[in-house]
Amino acid sequence: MFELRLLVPEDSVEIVSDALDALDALSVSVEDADAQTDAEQALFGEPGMPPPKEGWQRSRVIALFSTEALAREAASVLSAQDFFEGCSVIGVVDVPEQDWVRLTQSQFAPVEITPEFWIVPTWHEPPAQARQVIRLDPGLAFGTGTHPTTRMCLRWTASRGDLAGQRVLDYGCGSGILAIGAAKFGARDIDAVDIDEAAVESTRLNADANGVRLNAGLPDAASGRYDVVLANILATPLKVLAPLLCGYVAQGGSLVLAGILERQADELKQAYAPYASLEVSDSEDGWILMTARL
Ligand SMILES: C[S@@+](CC[C@H](N)C(=O)[O-])C[C@H]1O[C@@H](n2cnc3c(N)ncnc32)[C@H](O)[C@@H]1O
Repeated sequence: MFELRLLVPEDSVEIVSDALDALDALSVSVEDADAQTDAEQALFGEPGMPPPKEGWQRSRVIALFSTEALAREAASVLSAQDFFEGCSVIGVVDVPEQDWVRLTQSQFAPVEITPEFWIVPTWHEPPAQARQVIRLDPGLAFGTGTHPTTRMCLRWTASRGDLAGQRVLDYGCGSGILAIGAAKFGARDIDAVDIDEAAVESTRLNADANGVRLNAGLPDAASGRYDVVLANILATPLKVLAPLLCGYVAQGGSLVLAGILERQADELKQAYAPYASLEVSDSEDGWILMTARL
């Protein structure tokens, strides 16, 4: 395989990518040409907020071809086009054959939540000391246990120790990892909801793979009151959702919120003050876990 690498200004990225598709590139990827430099630009915004910018000032566009001749031909065809003005060819690079499946798998090792509670991909054996295990492979939905926000929620569940018979809501379930974690600690009536259909499907599949029974669905599948409500989303939607989430918590039940940065603690406390008294109960890598008893 050979990569054709191009440097492309923001306005030309779409037309150049489309032209590479038409020239039979096997894949086309776009990266920030200024990544890891002072000129790097963040393009993501929190849910409900627009991204600060639609595209990077300069992108590295990388197209994969099966032969060097095809890659070089694509470079010369593109270079002759008017729309290529302002763009440049960085070069054609030989890509060594790799076992991509093995390479990807090697990046996902078992994740320790506590010494006895682990998240383990299916291509690994659980560690000998593991007493509770969630089997989970990386997929389309967020939640493999590698992010501090997920780990803190699972640590909270493990610290509870026994959720026997408790009703639990995982709001913003992603892969379903928190709902499955609750089931492993005894919860029995579990709803897992998300605005993303792919996350709902992923939750169902992961629950089945773990032998866990739960109800996965869109947010209106949540109903009634729960002993525990877990929501790992982000500060902005969590603030908007304050009355809804608190309304789901039974009297004496627990609310567990993640996806919050340390500097956002006060704004979350204020947003939840009419309904619950939030406290910071864990932190990792600049992220905090906020919890309340209602
Ligand atoms: C950070 S992921 C958390 C996934 C998983 N619960 C975990 O802890 O790893 C946040 C999830 O919340 C979902 N989400 C975002 N806004 C939401 C909303 N307003 N209502 C329900 N789900 C939402 C996203 O689709 C995403 O799957």
